[in-house]
Amino acid sequence: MSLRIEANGLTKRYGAIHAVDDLTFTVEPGRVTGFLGPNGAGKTTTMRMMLGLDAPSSGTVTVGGKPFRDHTAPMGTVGALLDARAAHPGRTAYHHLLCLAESNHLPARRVDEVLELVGLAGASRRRAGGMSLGMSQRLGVAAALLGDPPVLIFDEPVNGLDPEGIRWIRTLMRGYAAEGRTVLVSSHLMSEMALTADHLIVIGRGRLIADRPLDDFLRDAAAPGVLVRTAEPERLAALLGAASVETAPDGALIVHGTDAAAVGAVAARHGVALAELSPRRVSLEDAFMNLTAGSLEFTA
Ligand SMILES: Nc1ncnc2c1ncn2[C@@H]1O[C@H](COP(=O)(O)OP(=O)(O)OP(=O)(O)O)[C@@H](O)[C@H]1O
Repeated sequence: MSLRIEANGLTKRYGAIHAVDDLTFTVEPGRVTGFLGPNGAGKTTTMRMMLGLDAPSSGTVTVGGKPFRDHTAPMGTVGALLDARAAHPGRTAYHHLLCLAESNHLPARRVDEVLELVGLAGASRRRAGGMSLGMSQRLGVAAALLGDPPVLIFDEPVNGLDPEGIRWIRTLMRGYAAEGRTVLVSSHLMSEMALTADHLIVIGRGRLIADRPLDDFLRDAAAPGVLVRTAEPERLAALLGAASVETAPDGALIVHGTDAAAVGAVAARHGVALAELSPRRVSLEDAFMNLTAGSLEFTA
């Protein structure tokens, strides 16, 4: 079973604040979709509406063609990790999951299975309140997986995880997507999404900014260009002819529309000594900053 998530004109207002503003997008099965935006962009609010925890002011969001709350087996439909500290602090990991399983008519053996899956089998008697944030995240993931759902929704799951934990959750999400499940994961870090997602939905101030494959972002971010330093910048610029050249504040030349080898060849042919010649890339984080500039809730 594969289910898509569809938002249509989805809007949530809190007084004068448009937390989510007319979002229309589809989250497809079989891939990891990154939900990216700066703090306060509206990611959590959107996810809460997907799960029926908040009601839209207008518009709709459906899972498999109907509102989430109309599904008769919620945990068997969507596995969600919104708040890692959601477990009752006095309950052991095992009992937290057992309560969830029983109230959702899921077999008790699933509890042992998911504890094993998330690497908490040895900590099943630990109380949720005494867990590190990393362990709480794993317990949250275990709860999300209990019903073996075709859709996973994770809000900032790498928060509090150490590098090994981050790699673990990344592998888990990619594995579930490869099985044909729908995986939506939010983050405010482009660098994290670049390692995890196949597709990105980017929002800022509640509005849709971009909805495209990760590869498209990578290609644009790679913005081919060459950085050159020489004692004779004007002469080299003139020799480069048609290629567009800008001068950086520190005097370096940024040459577009060509590559380092071609610039080096021109310089060598005309005896221009180069102090530096390097391909120039815009970091993914810079590309994301450029994309969301103007939509930041807080600017320095
Ligand atoms: N219950 C609420 N009452 C009033 N305003 C709210 C409420 N929930 C969210 N907001 C506002 O809605 C906007 C979006 O918040 P939201 O938490 O969805 O963003 P986010 O992208 O998840 O950000 P973060 O990464 O910081 O969690 C923010 O301006 C926030 O202050």
